Amino acid sequence: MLPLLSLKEKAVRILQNYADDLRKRLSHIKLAINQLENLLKTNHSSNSFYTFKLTRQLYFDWQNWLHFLKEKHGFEEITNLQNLRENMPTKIDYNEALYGMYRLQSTYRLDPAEMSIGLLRGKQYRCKKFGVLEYLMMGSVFYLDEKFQGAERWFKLALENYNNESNSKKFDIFGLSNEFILKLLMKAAQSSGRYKAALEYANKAQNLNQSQTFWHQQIPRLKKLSSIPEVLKPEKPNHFLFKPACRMEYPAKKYLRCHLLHYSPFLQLAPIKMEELNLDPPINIYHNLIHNEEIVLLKTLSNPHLKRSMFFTSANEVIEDFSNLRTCKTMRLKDNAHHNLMKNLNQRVMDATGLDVKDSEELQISNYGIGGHLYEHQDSAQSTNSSFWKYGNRIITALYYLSDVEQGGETVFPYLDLRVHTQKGSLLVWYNLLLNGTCDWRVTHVSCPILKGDKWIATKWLRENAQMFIRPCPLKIKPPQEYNAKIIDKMFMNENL
Ligand SMILES: O=C(O)CCC(=O)C(=O)O
Ligand SMILES: [Fe+2]
Repeated sequence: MLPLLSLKEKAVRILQNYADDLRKRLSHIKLAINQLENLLKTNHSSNSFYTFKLTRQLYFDWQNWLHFLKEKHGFEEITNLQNLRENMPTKIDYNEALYGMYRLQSTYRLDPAEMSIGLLRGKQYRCKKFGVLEYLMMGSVFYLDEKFQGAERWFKLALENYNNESNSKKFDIFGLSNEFILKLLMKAAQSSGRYKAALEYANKAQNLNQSQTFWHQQIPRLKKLSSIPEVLKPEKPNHFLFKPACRMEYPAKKYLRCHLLHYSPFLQLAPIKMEELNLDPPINIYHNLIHNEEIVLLKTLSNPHLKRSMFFTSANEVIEDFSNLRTCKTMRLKDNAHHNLMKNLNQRVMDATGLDVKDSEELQISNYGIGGHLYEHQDSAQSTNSSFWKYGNRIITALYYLSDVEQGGETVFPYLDLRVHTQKGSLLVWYNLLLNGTCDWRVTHVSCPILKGDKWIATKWLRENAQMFIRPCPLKIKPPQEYNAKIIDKMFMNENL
């Protein structure tokens, strides 16, 4: 955020210089106009002094004026502005931010009018109100995703704001007019089957611009469509589980307890506070397991190396653009990045879980910004034919929360009715595998989109082989209920209708 603000400051300074230059030029030109006008007012064509003066101005001065007008100006400022572009947000940054906003609204079903003034789920935040352009962009994302009623709501706000704008001239540079917004409204209303509303928009536009043949063609067509009984077209269904899962209210769990772990000599001195969150499969949170200084150190070590997380296709090709499935920045910290810190963090994972960190993956640091999320997934791998398997599957995930998040950002296990709020300093641990080593679908989880704040986590995945003699694999286990995608997903998807 800070680099963006300083970029904006620099751009403003350059534009101010440019505007100063233009103002100076304008005052010169006004001077020339005044001189010529004065001369015309005092018309003494018979006076030879006057004739001389006029001739001089129109010959000698005029040449200089032409020269002045042809001069290239603002060249330096334009070059400076172009140079700034290198550090400015890219198309990917912009799309990521825009889709982040879209994700927030559609996940939490925020009211567009409230969202645009920073009122998020009943809490008012200080922010700059959305303007016409933001409303239009939000509407366009809804439109592109075939959510036409949502698009119409945003376009309506855009029109209202455009009409209330005292200086709508400022939109000319973007080719924007109220007629253009009415066209978008008409298209959105028509696409959702609201033909009467579409006709109203078209009528309004025609009143603004009688000469446009476009509207003359639309009106009879829409009149015809709106004469038959209106049936709203159903919205495109949502394919993501995380959206309903993140807005669901989960019932409080019973029969869970807190413990103090003190089974080793060290833990006798400093017992770990453990809170059970789920019994089968086991999910626990261990409190105050990482100190503030360690958190600061982790952020400092990782920050310069964080990269937008990439997604791979099934053919292992990188999807270059930002991903709508995982929007956060990540990096891996090697154990030698800071020997003592890593050793201590590993030791605490071992103390909490009783498992071995031998052959575990390097610590992954992730940072989610506004709208950042991770869609539903399991951490264990289903396939058996990759180098991933050298040390066995990911038996547990141990996740240190390195920040609190004001709103959103919870880790949710939708099939277990479990929402875990980020708690700075705590370690969340869950088993990804059943005792017989097969993946446990019940621990499918999501990281909900961030509404306010930013989320930092450090994740350690422990591997199965190192636990061979610690967590023996019984010959027989009581299998959990079979995964039945149809029943379970319907449970969530229905909520989305
Ligand atoms: O951010 C979270 O809460 C979950 C992260 C996660 O599931 C992962 O990195 O695999
Ligand atoms: Fe995960």
